[in-house]
Amino acid sequence: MASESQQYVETRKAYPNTADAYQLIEPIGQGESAVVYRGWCENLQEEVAIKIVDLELFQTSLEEISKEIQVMSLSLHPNVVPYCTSFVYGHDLWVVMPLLAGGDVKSLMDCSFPEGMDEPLVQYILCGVLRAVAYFHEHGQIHRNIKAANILLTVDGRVMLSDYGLVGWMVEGGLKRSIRQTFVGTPCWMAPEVLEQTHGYDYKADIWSFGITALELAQGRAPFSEYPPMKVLLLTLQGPAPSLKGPARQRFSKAFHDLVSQCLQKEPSQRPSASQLLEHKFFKNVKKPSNLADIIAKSPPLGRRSGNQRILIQQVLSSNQTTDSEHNGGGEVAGGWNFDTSESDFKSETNGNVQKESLNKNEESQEDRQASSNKKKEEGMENTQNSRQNDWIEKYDSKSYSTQDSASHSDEERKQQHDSSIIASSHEEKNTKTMTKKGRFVVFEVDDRTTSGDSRLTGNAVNVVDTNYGGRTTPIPWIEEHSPPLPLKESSCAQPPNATTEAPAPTVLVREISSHRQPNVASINSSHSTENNRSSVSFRRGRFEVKEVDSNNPPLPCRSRPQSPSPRLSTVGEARSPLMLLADLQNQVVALLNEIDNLRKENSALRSELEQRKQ
Ligand SMILES: Nc1ncnc2c1ncn2[C@@H]1O[C@H](COP(=O)(O)OP(=O)(O)OP(=O)(O)O)[C@@H](O)[C@H]1O
Repeated sequence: MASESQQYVETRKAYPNTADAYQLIEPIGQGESAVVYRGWCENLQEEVAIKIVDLELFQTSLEEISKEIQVMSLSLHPNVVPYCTSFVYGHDLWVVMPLLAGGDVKSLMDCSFPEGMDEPLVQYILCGVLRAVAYFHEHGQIHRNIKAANILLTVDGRVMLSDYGLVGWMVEGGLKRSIRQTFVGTPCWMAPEVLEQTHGYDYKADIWSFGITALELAQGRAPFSEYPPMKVLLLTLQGPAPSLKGPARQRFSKAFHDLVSQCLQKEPSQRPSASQLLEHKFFKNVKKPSNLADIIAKSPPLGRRSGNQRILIQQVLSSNQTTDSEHNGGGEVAGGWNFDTSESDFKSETNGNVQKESLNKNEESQEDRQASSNKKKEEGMENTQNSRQNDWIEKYDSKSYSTQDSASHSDEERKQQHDSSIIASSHEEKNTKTMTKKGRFVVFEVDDRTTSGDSRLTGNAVNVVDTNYGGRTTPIPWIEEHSPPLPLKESSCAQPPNATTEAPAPTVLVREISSHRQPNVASINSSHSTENNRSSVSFRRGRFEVKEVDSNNPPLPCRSRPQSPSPRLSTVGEARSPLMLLADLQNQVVALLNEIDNLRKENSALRSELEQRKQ
């Protein structure tokens, strides 16, 4: 294994880190925060995958992105998707990776194994995933997003784990953190302790997600995936651990059932570690199925797998929201979200005419972006893409605003998905003042005087309900809008072991930029790129430009970011009703709003200092 990793290091090439060095060919994947394109690197004459995260549209925090890049650039393992380079272009982050032409296991399963895979294939895929998980854990990381959609295959069937977006560092400042207390993950795959948030969680949360992924591969879908998020939460916390149901139960060996039940123990400490699981009898005599390459070859090409049809819907709606908020001017509040129901996207998304309008807007902005991001792109390719976009739009009725893979779900399920927001809405009905929809999140503005929140807060609380039960739960996507980026240095994971506090925050300049958009190309971190600039890193983030300052320049006072507030939850072991869980969530929201306030104050202080310096 070591020699294979070595081989990866040696074969790494110098990938260019400017957008015009790449052609975007077609979208091949959609995650919660990004669209992934098949791309062409002119210099290296090589196909690549380019993950494009619209930093404004998806409200992804710079901190999260920095972590992803950091983990990707340091991860070298035959079962972990390697990283080529990354850079910021305009308000997009581009992450360049090798193209894994076998695609993700979820879309392969949807096309070729809707009722689940057979045991030898499941065994082979899980073994590759487990090796990657063991590698992450050995290096002090929790993946936190293990699921079939994040397992990729090469064209000849090698298994690779991707999506480091949620990888959490267990080692910070050189010290191993024993537990984490962040609410991230994908509901169906999330361990009870992650959902509960009372004691935090550790590596064992990945073992739970791994067990759920085993069931997903065996039966074609994750347990509880047919339910809305709140029900998934309750079933996971209060129901028995999931197991293989229906006809799939008979198809699998005792060893498989034993593996799953070991992984899905509610008490995390009773779950085996990844390296212990590799010794499990289920993984004796693992072989790559001889027909795997054939199965991959016969499945639809990446751009045409069912899951990718949802990409345009997401783009159209998000574009509509951005355009609206730009035009609304003063209507922006709380990190750029529009809470004005009269102009609500939620409303407009249920209106077919407006949706068509949004398509036009999207086409314009797409064209603008394409034209500026890649001048070499051929006209024909763009037209093909636009006409494909039209085809896709026509396949969806006006209610299909969710990013859920509609092709793989029945009408009834889609209705249930839509209902999930209604269920959530009825829970909140008394307190709700306004609601709007952002992507697949329904946002309720709640009168905090009627909640159990912090009474010192005079503003309104915000609750966010994820309408996509297959998706990651991100309670407050804009929370880190004003956070400084992580220090993007490889050395950040090699702090002296006696460092007891968080690594000092980098010196940053934050400035508000005019609405006139200048493309701002900056390498975020590309340890293997040709135009690397380590001393100074700058980002565009909404209205702000964040710049890490060269140490030779006179530094502004370095302000460490306030610690995230600990979740304030009810007593351990207490039976919690849905309303109590909602109250818990609202408490967290209040705490997070306080943090936003602090960050805002910090920002304006920094800006005025900057102004003073300029004068
Ligand atoms: N290197 C690659 N080669 C081929 N396809 C890829 C590659 N990387 C990603 N994809 C496709 O894009 C999809 C989304 O990618 P990814 O999971 O990285 O996005 P994300 O926004 O981080 O997702 P998530 O919702 O899991 O956080 C994958 O499920 C896969 O289909």
